[in-house]
Amino acid sequence: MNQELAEMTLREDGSSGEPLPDAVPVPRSMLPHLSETAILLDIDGTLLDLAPTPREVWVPPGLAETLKGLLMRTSGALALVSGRSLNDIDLIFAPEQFPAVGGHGAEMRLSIDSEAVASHAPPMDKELKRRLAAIAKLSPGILLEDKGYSLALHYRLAPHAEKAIYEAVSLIRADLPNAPIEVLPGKCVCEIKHAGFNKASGVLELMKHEPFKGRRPFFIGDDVTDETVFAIMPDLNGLAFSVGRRAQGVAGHFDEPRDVRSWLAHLLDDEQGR
Ligand SMILES: O=P(O)(O)OC[C@H]1O[C@H](O[C@H]2O[C@H](CO)[C@@H](O)[C@H](O)[C@H]2O)[C@H](O)[C@@H](O)[C@@H]1O
Repeated sequence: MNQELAEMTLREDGSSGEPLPDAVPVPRSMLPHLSETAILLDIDGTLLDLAPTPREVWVPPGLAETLKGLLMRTSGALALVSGRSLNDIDLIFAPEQFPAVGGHGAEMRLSIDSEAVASHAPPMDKELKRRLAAIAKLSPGILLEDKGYSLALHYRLAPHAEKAIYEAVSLIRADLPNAPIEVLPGKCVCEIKHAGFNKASGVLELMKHEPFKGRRPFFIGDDVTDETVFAIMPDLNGLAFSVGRRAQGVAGHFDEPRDVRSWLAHLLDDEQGR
């Protein structure tokens, strides 16, 4: 077990009687550390249950309030870290807004009342985008998500098309070997984005600024794209937790997004009960 994590009490603090996932610090043991902690949370598959399409995700009652409460208790050091654009994140959580790293590190907002302070995302070349977008015509059910600086081809409704999508993307890349792009495999999605940033670069940037600066990050994520953040946690003296599977390099894992939500609610309850 991670030595740092071992310093926190593991499993069962007994306050609610609910079992907690293995190897996740019990909320009460984090209380003394909240003023030194930055809570960083992935969205899809971590905070929210996966849905058939990106538009169908649903924020369960109480979650936005929990996040707002923890944002307050950490003096603003809570941020969403997502592949979604900031606009999309705001639509999902409307009317609430949260500090966030969006678009896999392309965009960042440090506080709820500030504008995005960094955009490392040049718009994707139009011709390239047109060619990538045409891949959606390979099969009914492939959904195109255009984030401006990246393009996602979703095949959750057309799982048989996965191989054809990746092959078509490879052909386009072979045609353009010098294009500064990378392919991100996500959950039933193939995303093509500019190669100059990722979630880890976004988090490193975020952690340079107040109120995040100098705090110990506590990151929860579920996807392949979150692995870049898992990997930098030791450099930031942070802790990473995965969802659904025990990813490499994490200190523990949650089984499902609802366990993450209940853990966060628990953390806030305990803090308020102090
Ligand atoms: O970094 P995240 O916050 O986890 O965002 C990753 C991608 O999430 C969205 O797609 C995924 O969630 C959809 C809704 O559950 C699901 O239908 C899809 O299959 C998943 O890939 C979002 O649409 C992407 O832009 C994000 O990159």
